Amino acid sequence: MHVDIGAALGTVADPGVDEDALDALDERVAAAHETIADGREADEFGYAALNLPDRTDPEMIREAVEPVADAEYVVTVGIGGSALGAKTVTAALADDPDRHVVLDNVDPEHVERTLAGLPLEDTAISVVSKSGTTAETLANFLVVREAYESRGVDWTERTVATTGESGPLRELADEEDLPTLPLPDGVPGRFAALSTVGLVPAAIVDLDIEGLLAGAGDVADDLGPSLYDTPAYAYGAVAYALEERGASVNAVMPYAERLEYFAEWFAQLWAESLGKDGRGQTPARALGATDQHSQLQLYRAGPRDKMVTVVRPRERADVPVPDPGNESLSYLAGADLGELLDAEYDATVASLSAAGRPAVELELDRLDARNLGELLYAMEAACVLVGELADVETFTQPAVEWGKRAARGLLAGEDTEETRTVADRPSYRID
Ligand SMILES: O=P(O)(O)OC[C@H]1O[C@](O)(CO)[C@@H](O)[C@@H]1O
Repeated sequence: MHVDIGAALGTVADPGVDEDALDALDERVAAAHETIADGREADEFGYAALNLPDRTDPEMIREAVEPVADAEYVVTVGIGGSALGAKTVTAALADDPDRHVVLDNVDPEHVERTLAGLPLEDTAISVVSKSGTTAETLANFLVVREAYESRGVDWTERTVATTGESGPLRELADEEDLPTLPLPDGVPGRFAALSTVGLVPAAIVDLDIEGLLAGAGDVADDLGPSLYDTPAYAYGAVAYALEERGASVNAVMPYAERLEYFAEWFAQLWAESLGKDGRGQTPARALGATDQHSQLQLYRAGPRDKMVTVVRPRERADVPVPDPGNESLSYLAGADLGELLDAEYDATVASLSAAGRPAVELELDRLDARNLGELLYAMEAACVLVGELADVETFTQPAVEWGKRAARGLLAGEDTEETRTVADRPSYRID
């Protein structure tokens, strides 16, 4: 993975980072890297995520999914870190990304329609929950099981569970003696894509999970004390410095449909890790070139509160544009869609610079398992670095618990501080 910070420098962007400031920041990067390296060495909670390329055993995952490896489809029942990493990998790498369906919400109509559209006898179930207690995941799993039963399909033979040593999901898995994969120790869900949590569907549809881990391992081996030699840290340090200078929004804009889920995955990683103590960039998902025609006006001419992270694979499929046979379209003659998309990418970065808006470029040689592994790992390392520089608790997410307690309390009809607050919440209806 290559990082280009040229369009974020203070000489061309506002907010921007001057090279003097980068030099000064590099000293703090060295100190942060030491903390990160020590945390990895000790396999400390959170930092352990950066050891996954060495820790994750692809053979163990392949053995566990062997009973369902002939499935045409796989449905992941999980949410947040227990779904986004898995979907990012299959969306980026699978010949047919639609073979992997994710139920990561409890919208009844959507769940019903999704299950109705699947040949369940030919669909494996990957149910994933780190806590084993997440209401949406457990409710969906109960609904999915019933859908299989009502169609006379044995779900126990088609299910692989990934969860902890205790909790309702573990109990359900043990009751039915389901093949159950362990969680990596000390790894928060959003940092677990390169583990059992993210790789079961990829193994079921037979993707190169070994290559993915190898690519991530290369980046892990190259983490060093300077942003000038470590692309992952260069990205993190510049994002941090831009946030310090007012870029409170980070618009992530991959120029590849196959990376659309990457932007979703990044959004959880960045928001849930760094949104603390009144700070943290708001990740905005965008897609290139599509959102040039919806969001770019704002990115170029709206408030100077954003940075744009553009991502592209250098190699693309070859789809020639037929001869337009029309003078006004002569610029398309001999072009192919990949060239047009790359021209759009280059033009967008230049247009942001021309308007003095900061952008950082992430480039992959091509979109294959190794390069995707590099990208995912680099973003995780960048996130951990920002957490160190911003001095926030990167690996926890305490603010999400209140809502969970409230929702459970409402369903259980409990009278708690949360359910009372829900009942008394402000309302000013305009009908
Ligand atoms: O894997 P679990 O425990 O079901 O949690 C799912 C997701 O929910 C969260 O806990 C947030 O509510 C995320 O951190 C996590 O990735």
